[in-house]
Amino acid sequence: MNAIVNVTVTGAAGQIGYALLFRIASGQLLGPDVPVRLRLLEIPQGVKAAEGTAMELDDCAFPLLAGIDIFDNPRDGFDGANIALLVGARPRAKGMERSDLLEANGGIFRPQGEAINAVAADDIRVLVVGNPANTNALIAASNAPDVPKDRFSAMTRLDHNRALTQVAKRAGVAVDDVRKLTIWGNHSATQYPDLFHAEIAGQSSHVLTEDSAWLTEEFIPVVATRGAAIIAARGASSAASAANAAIDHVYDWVNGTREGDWTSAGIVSDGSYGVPEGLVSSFPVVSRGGSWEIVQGLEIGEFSRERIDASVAELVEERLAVRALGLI
Ligand SMILES: NC(=O)C1=CN([C@@H]2O[C@H](COP(=O)(O)OP(=O)(O)OC[C@H]3O[C@@H](n4cnc5c(N)ncnc54)[C@H](O)[C@@H]3O)[C@@H](O)[C@H]2O)C=CC1
Ligand SMILES: O=C([O-])CC(=O)C(=O)O
Repeated sequence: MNAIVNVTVTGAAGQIGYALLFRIASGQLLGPDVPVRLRLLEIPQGVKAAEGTAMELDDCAFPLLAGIDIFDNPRDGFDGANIALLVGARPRAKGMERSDLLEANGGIFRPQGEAINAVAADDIRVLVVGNPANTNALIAASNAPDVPKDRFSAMTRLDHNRALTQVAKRAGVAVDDVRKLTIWGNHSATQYPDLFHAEIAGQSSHVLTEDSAWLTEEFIPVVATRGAAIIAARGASSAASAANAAIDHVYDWVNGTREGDWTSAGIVSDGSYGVPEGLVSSFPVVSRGGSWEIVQGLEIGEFSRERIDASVAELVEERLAVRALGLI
């Protein structure tokens, strides 16, 4: 049996938390032979509901679940954490953009970054889900100076998965036949889902990229505004699909992405593709040996360049805003 991995989940009593915890405990986050100990972090008002979820987790008798502890402060919650899923934050309501949450949520990620810096395990890997995810990841990373920057990531896997399905439906192929698609930039309405390097059942995607009406009026806006469409339909923001994307993200990070493909993740930019160093932006990435690497050498045409630049400009604005708030 492998060593037990400590997984801290913040916002454990929330919607995403409820969809996520059972999948982690059943082995889907790290693999079927990796035991996990859950550390649930909530605000004091959320602790009772988290206790209820913990009772249900117990009642599943998951063989891989080595224990559950519940905390209401980050110093205890992140103590010894190997993996941290930062989900706990306010979701947006109808009519809001995710950046409208910056003031309400940004303040959560500074003390959490500080606590991760102080008490997490040396191999800590952090995925930020709470919105606005990219800039919250920037805040957490900036407040954890002793943790290598490449251990922080923001979730754009949900956007990536949404794009896979839109392409598969349009092309009439299975989702698994769509490869090398990229989400660039911010997890916001400015994100750019890029099909120019995608492969569909081993073929180039030019049939789709040449259909400019579908590309610009349907595919890109449908993917980029899917979160709002779900809020409009469900009356609450996506939860099970978000939890699923978090599972996919961490599983690939730890176990490696499949050969001949890549995925998308928000990571701290090293300046690749003209994205200013230090911003947390979504890139095409592979994971090797437990680290994300940006896929290099892709040709970026004018159509893509404009859209990447627009989303990155929004990230620059968000960075300025959190600087002004004193969060970084
Ligand atoms: N990156 C992505 O693709 C997605 C991100 N999200 C974001 O995920 C976040 C959570 O969404 P839901 O679970 O639907 O919200 P929710 O409101 O159902 O749950 C949030 C939970 O976080 C807890 N919480 C608040 N502050 C906390 C803190 N400082 N420490 C620990 N826990 C804290 C709350 O008590 C609550 O239980 C939202 O910001 C939402 O916008 C949602 C879907 C996709
Ligand atoms: O749209 C929202 O506010 C929730 C979210 O991030 C998503 O579903 O992508």
